Amino acid sequence: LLRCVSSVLDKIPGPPSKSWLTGHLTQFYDPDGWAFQKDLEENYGQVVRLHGLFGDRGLYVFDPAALHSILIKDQNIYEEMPKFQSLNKLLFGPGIFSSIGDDHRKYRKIMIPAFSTANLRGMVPQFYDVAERLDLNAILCRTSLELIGRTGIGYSFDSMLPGKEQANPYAEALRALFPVAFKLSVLLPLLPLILKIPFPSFRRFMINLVPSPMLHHLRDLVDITDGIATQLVAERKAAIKSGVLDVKEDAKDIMSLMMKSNASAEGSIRLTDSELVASLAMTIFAATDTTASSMNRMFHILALYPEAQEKLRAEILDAPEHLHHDALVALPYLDSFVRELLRLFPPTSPAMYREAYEDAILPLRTPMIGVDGILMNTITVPKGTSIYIAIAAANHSKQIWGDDALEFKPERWTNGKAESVTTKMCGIYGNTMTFVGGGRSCIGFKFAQLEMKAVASVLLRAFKFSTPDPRIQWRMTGAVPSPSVHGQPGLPILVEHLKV
Ligand code: HEM
Repeated sequence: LLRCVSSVLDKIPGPPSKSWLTGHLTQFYDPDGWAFQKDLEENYGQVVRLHGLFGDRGLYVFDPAALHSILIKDQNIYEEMPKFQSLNKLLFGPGIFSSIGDDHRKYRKIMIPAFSTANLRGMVPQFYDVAERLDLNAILCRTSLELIGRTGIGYSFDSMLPGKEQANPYAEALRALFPVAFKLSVLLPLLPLILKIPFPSFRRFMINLVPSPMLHHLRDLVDITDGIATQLVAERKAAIKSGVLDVKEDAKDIMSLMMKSNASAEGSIRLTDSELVASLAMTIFAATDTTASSMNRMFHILALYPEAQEKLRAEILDAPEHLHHDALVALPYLDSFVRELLRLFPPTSPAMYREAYEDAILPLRTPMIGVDGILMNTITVPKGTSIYIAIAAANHSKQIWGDDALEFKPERWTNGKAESVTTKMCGIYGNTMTFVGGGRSCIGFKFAQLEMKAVASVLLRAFKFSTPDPRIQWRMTGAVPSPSVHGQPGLPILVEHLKV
């Protein structure tokens, strides 16, 4: 209780809190809260004090040394927040999003081999096939879904076929999970307790008794996603058992590849069926909206920067059609373009969350003056402090990227390195924090780039993109930014067929 009244973190500069009850959360999660994000990026130090529920203090961090400590050096201290672990466990089951420590490492060990370069090579033809069936008037989100459906679980959502434009129930339910769960966010702090109820059937009984239509809606969504994922895993297992699928020879999609690495894992780390189901749902969830957002952004930026578009098209037309994996990823301007896009417009929520599980000392690369006027070289972080890993703020920092940090300049990249960079960051991708770094970094980051590059290489050959509707607004309506016009999802740009 005392922490809600005063805290050692009060000496860290940050914006004044407007409400003791909700702190900065309403501004932080405002779908149009870009001005607030900009204020955090530009007007305080590289660590900013924020207020959460009931006066709780948290730290919004983009100082390079502090990020290195949180994500790499002391990653065992800064783990996923217990309330999000519980939420993810209730929504998906036991898996990579709902575990920490050794359990979490176990899931990564089974999942990571599926994303090796050798396996990605085999997925490229599927990427081209889907991109070629793309109806340009349709929303690019469906492309992402179909790509992860085919290469992720060997399943076609058929979202590209004429007459199948209506949403797939699995995909729709997955997409609705978090927006609905966040409407119940007052319950979040109670989730670790709810999970302690030992019998799932008793938990279900209790949930049925609560007179909340929103909670019941969430229960039904979880039933849909869990039911379909369970069925997919069961079918795949049956195919392997009956010999229809030889997982050693034929495994090409991520689900089969995960089953393959699971089959050869030692007993203690082998995943159970419910863990496989959860891993599958979590992978699809992690892969769909993020890449849909980045591809929408890609076409918006192509339309806004005609010179970059021409340069990219020239490079693509110069190369043979349907490049194999290694040649596609090596196209230099396409690589620079994708890097710059993912740097300046990270398709993620404004921050990734951690909590300090012990008292800790956070080092600072740039010392800060506290509100008491005293210079700080380090920050004392009490156990229980919420940490916001400020991805976009790190990617936009002039101290890290130079004075032109806020400009879209693919030319700043050569051979995967940005010339203007003055500070080495701990992110796994080209000095950006887009996929974070350390033991919880994105395992699909190469898959995501490959998807963007394959789609760009197919579409830029055939079409010209221009005249973006000036009313297009990027909003944080879900977990990631997405384009809309007057509140309706959409990316109206002019698409012309090229006669090549
Ligand atoms: C541009 C697209 C993407 C972006 C920006 C992105 C970003 C991220 C970030 C920031 C995290 C770290 C979460 C945290 O620290 O709490 C993460 C984790 C993860 N991502 Fe991605 N991601 C993308 C695409 C994908 C794809 C395509 C897949 C799979 C096919 C994927 C699978 C995962 C998984 C499984 C994790 C959890 C890793 C762990 O907890 O150890 N992501 N992603």
